[in-house]
Amino acid sequence: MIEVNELTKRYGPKAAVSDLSFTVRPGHVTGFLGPNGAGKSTTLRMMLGLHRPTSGSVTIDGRPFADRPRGMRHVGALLDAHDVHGGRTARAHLTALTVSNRLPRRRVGEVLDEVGLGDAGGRRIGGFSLGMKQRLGIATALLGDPPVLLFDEPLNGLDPEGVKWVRGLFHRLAAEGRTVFVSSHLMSEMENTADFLVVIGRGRLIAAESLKDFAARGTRQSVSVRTPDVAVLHTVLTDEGAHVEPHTDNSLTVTGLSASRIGDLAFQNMVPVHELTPHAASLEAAFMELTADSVEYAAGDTR
Ligand SMILES: Nc1ncnc2c1ncn2[C@@H]1O[C@H](COP(=O)(O)OP(=O)(O)OP(=O)(O)O)[C@@H](O)[C@H]1O
Repeated sequence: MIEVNELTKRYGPKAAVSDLSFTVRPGHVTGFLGPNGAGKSTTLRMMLGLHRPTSGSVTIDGRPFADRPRGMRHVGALLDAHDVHGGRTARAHLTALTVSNRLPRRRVGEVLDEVGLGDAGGRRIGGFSLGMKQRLGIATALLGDPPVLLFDEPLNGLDPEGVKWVRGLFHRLAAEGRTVFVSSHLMSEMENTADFLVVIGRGRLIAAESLKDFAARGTRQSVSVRTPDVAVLHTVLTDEGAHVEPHTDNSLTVTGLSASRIGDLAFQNMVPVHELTPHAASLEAAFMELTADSVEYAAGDTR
C-alpha cells in the first residue's frame, strides 16, 4: 500500500505538486493520470525518495522507501526506459543489479523470459527499440520480485501486441496481491489497464476512485433524438430544463434528461420520434472535462 499525505513539491515559486493525498491499495492496477506537466513523474520520484518533498510525506507499506535497506525487493520501478547504459547487454545490465542488490542470479533469466527478451539478453541495449527498452525496464522492476511496482508511462513506444502483453502482466501482478501503480497522460491507455484511477492536474488531486465512478461523475450523459418535429420537441425539452443542441439532419443532442423521460415527453406532446439513442458515459470525455482547466500547454494557448 502506498500512502501519499499532503505532499507538496515546489521548484522556486512553481508548485509541481500541491497538497496531494491519496492511497494506492494492493491487489489492483491503479492508473496515475494527468495531462503533461501535471506532476506525475515528480510524485513518483518522491515515492522513491529521489526527490525530497517540500512538505508532506509518502510511505510504502508504512515506511518511507528510503528507510528500506533492500529496496529492489520491496519496490520495483520503471521511471525512464532510456536511463540505461547502451553499451551493456541486457543480461549484463540485469546481472550488475542482482550483484549490487544481493538478489539471486537466476532472476536474470527469469525476468528476461517473463518480458519476452529471452533471445535478446546477449544484445547491446543501445540497439534496442523503445518497446524493447520498455520491456527491459519492466524486467528491471520485476528483478527483486517486489510487492509494490511503480511504472512511469510504461506503454509508451509499445506496439498493440506489446500493450496487450503489458496489460495482461499488470493484471496478473495485481491478482498476485501486489500494488501496481502506473502513470499515463492518456486515458485511452488506462481504460483497459487500470481498475482504479488517481487523476491529477497542475499538481492537484482531481479524482481518486474506480474507473466506473470516474466515468459516471465526469460525463454528462447525452441522448441523440431524431424527429420530424424538431422545433416542437426542442421547446418541450428546453422547458423541462434540458440542454438541447439541434443539428441540420432533424436530430437533437440532449443532455440533462434520460432517454426514457425524453420518450415520455415526446409521446405526451404527440411528437413522433424516429430515433432515441443514449450515449454511454465515456472515460475519455470525463478525463477531458475534469482536466480541461489544468492542461499546462493547450493549442492556441498564448500564456
Ligand atoms: N527540476 C525541475 N525544476 C523546475 N521545474 C520542474 C522540475 N521538474 C519538474 N518541473 C515542473 O513541474 C511540473 C510537473 O512536472 P512532471 O514532470 O512531474 O509532470 P508529469 O505529469 O510527469 O508530465 P509528463 O506527462 O509531461 O511527463 C511541470 O510544470 C514541470 O515543468
